[in-house]
Amino acid sequence: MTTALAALTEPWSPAEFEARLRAVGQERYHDRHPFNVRMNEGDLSPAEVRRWIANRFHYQRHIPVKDALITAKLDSPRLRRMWLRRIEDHDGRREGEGGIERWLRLGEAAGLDRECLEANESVLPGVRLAVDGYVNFCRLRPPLEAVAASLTELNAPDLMRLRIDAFERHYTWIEQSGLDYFRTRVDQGRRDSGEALALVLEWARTREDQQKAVAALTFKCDVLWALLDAVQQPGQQDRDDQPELDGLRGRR
Ligand SMILES: O=C(O)c1cc(C(=O)O)c2c(n1)C(=O)C(=O)c1cc(C(=O)O)[nH]c1-2
Repeated sequence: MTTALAALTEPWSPAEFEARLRAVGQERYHDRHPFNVRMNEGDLSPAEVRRWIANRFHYQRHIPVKDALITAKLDSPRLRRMWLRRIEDHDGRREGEGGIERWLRLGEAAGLDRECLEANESVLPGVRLAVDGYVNFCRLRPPLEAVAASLTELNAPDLMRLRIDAFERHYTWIEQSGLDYFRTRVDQGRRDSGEALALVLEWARTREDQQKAVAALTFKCDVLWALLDAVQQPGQQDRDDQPELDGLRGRR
């Protein structure tokens, strides 16, 4: 009985904890979502690709906001410097640089107007809720859980490579320079997820904390999944005024 109880409450070894975190990604990451599968198989129409780009922009522009919320919770200069670099990766050090700018260029390469993307008007309700959910999670939860939620990125570099390949082969109507966002993220995602994993393994010393980290990562997988659900099935009204109709620079 004592042994059985201990098996339920003792911390997992670092190796088992890491394996459990990785298993969440393997089972629930959005690379398995039907919309992502169709994207990688070259099956999406131009309108669907544009709808995804426009709605994912809402996620992209909130990443540095959630990273600022996390930075404010970190209690050492070393950790804050580490997290500030993520904000710089997305916002750039000056106008015209950074991941958000690269995403806008991806939109332009796919024929979407920068002003329309920035105006935010065509963001689907489900995407708004999913992104709000992630930002508020990072606002309200302790650093361990907020950092653990970013561990979806353990899976991102592989998906990013598949995506670059799929876009180069199937979506040739998108100007190649637009893919720079994905190319840059392969290395950034690997480095960011490595750092975040080391912190989570160091901070979660009890079984309870380890379980909270696994739950945070599960939640984040659900955020990404819900975002694609919304993009895959926009309401009829949204379907009519999505930016593939509004913000297009003369290309259909
Ligand atoms: O396109 C993708 O599949 C994908 C996934 C993820 C992710 O797994 O959270 C991120 C990104 N892209 C991304 O570009 C990005 O900057 C990013 C930051 C974060 C995060 O949670 O801090 N995830 C992701």
